Amino acid sequence: MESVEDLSLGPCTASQYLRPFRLRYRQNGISKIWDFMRSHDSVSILIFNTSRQCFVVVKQFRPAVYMCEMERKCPQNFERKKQETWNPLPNSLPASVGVTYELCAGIVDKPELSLEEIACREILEECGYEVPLATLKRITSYRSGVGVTGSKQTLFYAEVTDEMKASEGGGQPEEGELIEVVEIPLKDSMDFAYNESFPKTMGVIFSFMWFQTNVAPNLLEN
Ligand SMILES: Nc1nc(=O)c2ncn([C@@H]3O[C@H](COP(=O)(O)OP(=O)(O)O[C@H]4O[C@H](CO)[C@@H](O)[C@H](O)[C@H]4O)[C@@H](O)[C@H]3O)c2[nH]1
Ligand SMILES: [Mg+2]
Repeated sequence: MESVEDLSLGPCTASQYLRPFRLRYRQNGISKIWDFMRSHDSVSILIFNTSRQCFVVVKQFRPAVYMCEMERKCPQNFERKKQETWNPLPNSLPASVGVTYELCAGIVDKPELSLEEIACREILEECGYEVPLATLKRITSYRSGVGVTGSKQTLFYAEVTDEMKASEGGGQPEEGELIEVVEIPLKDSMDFAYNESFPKTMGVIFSFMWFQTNVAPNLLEN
């Protein structure tokens, strides 16, 4: 999983996933401009396996995270004069600097499906569990990337057991997804959440804390 080669950087003015725009407006009499991107809304799911008392999260290579590290270590690769065409990049950083721990998640790109249906499909595709639609619990929704995309992410909670495991998960290879399923034992989860040596999304940290307040007290009573 963690081998990334033949990197090259090219321009992207718009794509199926990102459309950049500039908005001109007047706020309280002051003229302003703001650059932003339109992208898909998304769902993410906190998965807790009650048989194993662990959270089920995913780990994957994120080009955007990798390229943040690339710019920090080798800023010359982002020089503007080179941006008009494809430019080879040195293999100077290990792929591991772009790998993050995340909740199982997916973009909302099928208008005919409900958020819950999309969430259940993502759980099966990425983590291999067959979760009944009605057992999914909506936690809340929030805006991610308010400066750049402002897209809405809706967070769900799913309890699973080993019996619900239907496949290995790992994402859809035909879409280029390469996902590692990782189990975080409940007892280690708060240390994991705050350990900065495991790069992760805010969704992981927030949802683990939500679990401590809303689910863990009920588990202890059993
Ligand atoms: N972004 C992109 N660029 C491409 O060039 C590009 N080329 C192909 N794709 C395809 O888009 C699909 C994206 O996969 P998911 O639907 O599982 O969505 P996630 O990537 O998991 O993203 C979610 O979860 C993240 C973590 O919580 C959040 O940050 C996001 O907001 C949230 O949407 C895959 O089939 C991938 O092959 C691209 N996707
Ligand atoms: Mg995903």
